[in-house]
Amino acid sequence: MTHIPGIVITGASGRMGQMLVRTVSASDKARLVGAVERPGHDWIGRDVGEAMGGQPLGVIVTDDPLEAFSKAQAVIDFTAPVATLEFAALAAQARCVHVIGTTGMTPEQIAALEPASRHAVIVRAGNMSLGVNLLVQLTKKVAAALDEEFDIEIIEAHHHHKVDAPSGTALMLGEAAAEGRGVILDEVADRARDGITGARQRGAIGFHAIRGGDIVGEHDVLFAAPGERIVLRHLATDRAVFARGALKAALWGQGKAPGQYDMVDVLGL
Ligand SMILES: NC(=O)C1=CN([C@@H]2O[C@H](COP(=O)(O)OP(=O)(O)OC[C@H]3O[C@@H](n4cnc5c(N)ncnc54)[C@H](O)[C@@H]3O)[C@@H](O)[C@H]2O)C=CC1
Ligand SMILES: O=C(O)C1=N[C@H](C(=O)O)C[C@H](O)C1
Repeated sequence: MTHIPGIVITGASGRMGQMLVRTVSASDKARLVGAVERPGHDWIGRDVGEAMGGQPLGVIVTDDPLEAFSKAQAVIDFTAPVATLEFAALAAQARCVHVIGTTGMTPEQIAALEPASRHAVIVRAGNMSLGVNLLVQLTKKVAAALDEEFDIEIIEAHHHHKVDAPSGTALMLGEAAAEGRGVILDEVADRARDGITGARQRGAIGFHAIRGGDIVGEHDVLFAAPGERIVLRHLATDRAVFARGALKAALWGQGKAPGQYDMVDVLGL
């Protein structure tokens, strides 16, 4: 019996799924024990390493998540909101740590994670990189130090396949700016400007989403006042930063009390 946690990757054929398969199988702190894809996917029944175009890894891609989770200690899940809700219930049933990187979840979908978190550890973050989680802390501090003379705008850029906007990271940064300023993000967010919008509302937090090419993920937090501007910026150039953070979260969650956590907890920021 080994004490090295076994990890299942859901959405194994995806951009993040493949990066996670590589990251977990290369780690000496974790074992890759499962790979899940949606029913009907042409990777089902194939070795995940071979399906990725490399050497066999001894893990067959399955469309039966519960069967895979029952052999594991953690599930790393970067898929889609509806799938993530299904996986949360199953990961709780199997008492696996559930690391959720999926973005684009509605407030109702996020609230629906609560029952699962009574039985298992959930670590969820719109961005698992160390750099972005530091940027979140910096954004909160800068927003707390400045008054509404400084207009806050969050600008994000991603690859052309991305389906949700604003990005999960942009929303984390918006929440941090609102918290620093002592306001409620939903009351001040300005998420769509087009046409004769009128002048900018004082105190608004604006969001802008660029989609193009193969951009991995870029985020600016702009504080603009008459005569000066501050720009806080994070550029991700390699998805490995998200996968390393997710693996860290899966290991951190072992033995923790059931509940919902984020990367600030994992990284101790
Ligand atoms: N939190 C973070 O640090 C990061 C979060 N993300 C988020 O992760 C998610 C995935 O991103 P990508 O990998 O770029 O997308 P992708 O589209 O390349 O991969 C998603 C995968 O999930 C699979 N999938 C969907 N429904 C499923 C189901 N019911 N069962 C099993 N597999 C299912 C799809 O077949 C696909 O292979 C997005 O929400 C994205 O925003 C992406 C990068 C970093
Ligand atoms: O979809 C992506 O690719 C990314 N999604 C996350 C987000 O929505 O912020 C994190 C990262 O920026 C890449």
